[in-house]
Amino acid sequence: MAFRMIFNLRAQLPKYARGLATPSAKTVPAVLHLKTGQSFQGRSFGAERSVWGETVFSTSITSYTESMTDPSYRHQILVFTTPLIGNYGVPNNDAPTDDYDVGVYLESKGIQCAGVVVADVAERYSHYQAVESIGEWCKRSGIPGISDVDTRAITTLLRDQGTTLGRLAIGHEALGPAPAPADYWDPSLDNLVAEASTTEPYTLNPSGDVNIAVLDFGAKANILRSLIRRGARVTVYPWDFDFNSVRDEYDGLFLTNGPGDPKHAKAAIANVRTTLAEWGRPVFGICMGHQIIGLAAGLDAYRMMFGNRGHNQPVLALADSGSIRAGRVYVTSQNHQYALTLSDPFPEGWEPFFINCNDSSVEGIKSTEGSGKKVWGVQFHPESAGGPLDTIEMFTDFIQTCRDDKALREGTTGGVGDTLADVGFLAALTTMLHE
Ligand SMILES: NC(=O)CC[C@H](N)C(=O)O
Repeated sequence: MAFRMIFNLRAQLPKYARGLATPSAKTVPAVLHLKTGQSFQGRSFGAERSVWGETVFSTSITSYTESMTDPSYRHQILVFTTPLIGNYGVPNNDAPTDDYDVGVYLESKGIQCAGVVVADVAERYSHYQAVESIGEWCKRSGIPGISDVDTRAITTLLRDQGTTLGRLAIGHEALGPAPAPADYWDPSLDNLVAEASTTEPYTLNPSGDVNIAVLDFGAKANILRSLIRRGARVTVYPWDFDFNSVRDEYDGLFLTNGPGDPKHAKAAIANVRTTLAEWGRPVFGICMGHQIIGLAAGLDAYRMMFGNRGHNQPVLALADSGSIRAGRVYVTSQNHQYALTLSDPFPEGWEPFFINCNDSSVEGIKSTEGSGKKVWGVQFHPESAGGPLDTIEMFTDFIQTCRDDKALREGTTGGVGDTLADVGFLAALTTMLHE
């Protein structure tokens, strides 16, 4: 039998520190097993159910609610490096009506990650919008959580050996042996985009003055909100919908984030390749959307060792475009495991747009001035939620380009729309910081 290392944080702590994470009345055992042979013993705080998943870490300090509802975390066991999680609870995310409800505050209607790993879970919470604790939320959502584990040790392992398949074993299973390596389920072998995407098209903000089509690979709600806030009418299509059959009804195309390996989304890559070759209107993609644009443009993509997840990733702009200035560093929100390959030369008509300041991975691509196209893709999340708003104006740039482009086609003047009224002082602040 393979040698396994078992870590028990509570037993390792000096006696006086063991009361820091107050045990609940009923302590259910939990263990995080990694396929590489390490096991971390702790206690359960969510649903009493065991799950498989890719074990990944996020360095975000706040916004556990937004991260946990981000569909790009599907089938991932999410380790928070921030030691105390849950102290501001969870808000009521339900909209007053059911009409295309994408959630009021969070990134989708419910928890998307497979499980959660934290050092210390706050059982008591305090926030004026909170209606339940993270433990209660996980329980009623069927999502397991483990606390009282050394997340520093887990993160160090994941950083050194890369994203690792895991089993979060809860209750009775936690008392038994670890799974055999061959038993671990690898979600990256499946097309997760098909699982996360809408199955039926739907329209939001029907009275908007620019008509934007969205290909949904597992959209974060704040992407849709960010388009709508700028005055767009937004029609969301399933990931494999052939946009080319309706493209001339639209002023722009948006490609969303989404879970898993972009190369599985073959139908989307083929459709977008046709769009890029034959259609001259603006296209903007974020994260998975950016990867699909890159693959359609002829770039390759690879699986990173541990990816980038957190709200503090610095990227350097390599080109001027709209609100973005070459030579400036923007702090960004990220959640990805795959990246486009930096090829030299870039495919004809394309250029690198951003590069990651930590690991030099490709953070953005754009069509060149000379290509006659208006296409942008960014690996990071300008819509944040959570994270900094450094690049939020890229949405304004995109919508305004769609509006100007439409006006040019129709022979009218573009206008500025009544776009930023409700983005308010944060947009003004972002603009000011960029001046
Ligand atoms: N947030 C995303 O869209 C992630 C894209 C892709 N699933 C990756 O992990 O790289």
